[in-house]
Amino acid sequence: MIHARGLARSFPTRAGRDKTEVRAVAGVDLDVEAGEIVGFLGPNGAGKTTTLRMLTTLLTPTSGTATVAGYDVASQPGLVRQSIGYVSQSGSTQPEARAGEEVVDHGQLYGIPKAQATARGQELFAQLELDGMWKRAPKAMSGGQRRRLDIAMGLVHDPQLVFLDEPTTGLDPQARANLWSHISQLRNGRGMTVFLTTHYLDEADALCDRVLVIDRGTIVAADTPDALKRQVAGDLVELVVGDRAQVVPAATALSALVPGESAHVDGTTVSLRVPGAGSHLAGLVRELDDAGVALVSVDVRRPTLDDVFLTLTGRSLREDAA
Ligand SMILES: Nc1ncnc2c1ncn2[C@@H]1O[C@H](COP(=O)(O)OP(=O)(O)OP(=O)(O)O)[C@@H](O)[C@H]1O
Repeated sequence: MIHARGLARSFPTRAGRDKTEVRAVAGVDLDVEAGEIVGFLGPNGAGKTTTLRMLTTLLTPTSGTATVAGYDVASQPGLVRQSIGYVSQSGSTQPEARAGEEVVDHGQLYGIPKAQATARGQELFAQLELDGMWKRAPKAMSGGQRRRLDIAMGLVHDPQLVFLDEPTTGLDPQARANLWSHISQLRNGRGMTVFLTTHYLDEADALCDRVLVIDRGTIVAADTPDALKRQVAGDLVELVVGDRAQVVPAATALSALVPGESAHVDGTTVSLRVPGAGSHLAGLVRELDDAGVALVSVDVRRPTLDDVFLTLTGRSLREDAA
């Protein structure tokens, strides 16, 4: 559904008197198959929006190629636009207009007759839980309702592929979870392909079949959230022992699980990242018991996408996450 090779975009800038260039996107390869929900994850300024704007034909690539819904973004931009929905970060509703009119107008922009756009808009309002909002002004709607109205506008021409730029930014946790279920429903119920940008780790984890991680204009990982977490970080095993004399044997036993690694000790807590920790746990507890080490607690924490990002880039995404 989306195939990009070496997609890049630079912007001319000025640093004092000198003209220079910002490489916003530095050569991206990506593939999205029909029916997938793919999350494009990265920190502020990583190149997410620039990539999205190239894929939606709003921005011309400096180099590289991309086909979207079977059409080339450079030579067939009109056909790409007809085949996709695009919901921008800022939304496209007019505060003073009526919600239903906005959707119908948008449909007519795509050449859909008014009666058909109205029927399609009403169907989308029902699906997106906007019943009773047809005559409401967007400025009198909640943030979550406005975001769902933006999505209805993006879908009025019935595209098979929709691009959502940071769909839940600024929403409260309940409205975000509600929007996630609507986005899942677009795929589950209608077989749509969804490509969304986010800097929320929990969003990528909960909603996306696959995650592409972008950092400084380059894709640094692409896989399912589970596979990313399995490959990169390992589970965090944390043992708390009864007294300090037992720290050394506990640390020795834990370290033995990962060749070349040493457990971290903090007071009576001993911890280490252990790939596939579940399969080692029973043996570890038995060994410590045999050695007379009394465990106060054993905790195994699955890695988060933030651990993945940290391992890949040396920096944390957590400050950005909700
Ligand atoms: N029109 C422009 N002129 C100059 N630089 C730009 C322009 N658009 C984007 N950039 C720069 O390109 C880089 C990537 O920006 P982009 O908006 O694609 O990032 P992003 O990952 O979408 O960030 P955010 O999460 O903050 O929206 C940034 O350094 C940005 O400042």
